[in-house]
Amino acid sequence: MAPSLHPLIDNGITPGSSSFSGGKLHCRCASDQVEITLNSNVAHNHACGCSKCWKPSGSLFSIVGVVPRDAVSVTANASKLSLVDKEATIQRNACKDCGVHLFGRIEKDHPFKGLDFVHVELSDEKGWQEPQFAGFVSSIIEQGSHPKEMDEVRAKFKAVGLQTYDVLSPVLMDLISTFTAQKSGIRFANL
Ligand SMILES: N[C@@H](CCC(=O)N[C@@H](CSCO)C(=O)NCC(=O)O)C(=O)O
Ligand SMILES: [Zn+2]
Ligand SMILES: [Zn+2]
Repeated sequence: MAPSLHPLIDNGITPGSSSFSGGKLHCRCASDQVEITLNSNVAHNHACGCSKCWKPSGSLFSIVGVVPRDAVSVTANASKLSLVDKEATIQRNACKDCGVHLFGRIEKDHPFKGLDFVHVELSDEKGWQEPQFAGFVSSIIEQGSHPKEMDEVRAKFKAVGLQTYDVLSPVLMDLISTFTAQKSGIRFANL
């Protein structure tokens, strides 16, 4: 059987709602779940093939989007959270018991500082922004996917209407490069 990209992708994408304004995420513990309340929908939601983002078991990709960090609060069982890798740019807070990542925060100087990375499949609510693209696609090879399977993987994304990139989408890459240019002293008029 062909491997699953992700349950939110495999059978086609369900569009989100532009009027949806947030909800709760829960970890996958049977009891005493960590609960995160988001007062915002996500943006730039995407499939990510990198090795660091949390994926459901059996899936090749994560689905991850961003929300302003001010819109994120831990509303139950915060004591179960622990940092996966304190050296990483994105400080991913995972449940110590079930391993699910609840939110990833950037504390260092970075173009995405101020945004937290979250997985909307941890919510029971409907209306979250649907995935917009697939990023870090070639990175799945680093985790054992065969290089010869990549055409099939990219074709599957295409079949559900998603563009694939091996880093991030052009919009996000332009934001990163604009930040880097400004740090080096370049000033743009009319941004
Ligand atoms: N090939 C590497 C890529 C890892 C990577 O750079 N991941 C990105 C995307 S995460 C969500 O879009 C990133 O920004 N990482 C920063 C971090 O994880 O702290 C791999 O697969 O590991
Ligand atoms: Zn848990
Ligand atoms: Zn990732």
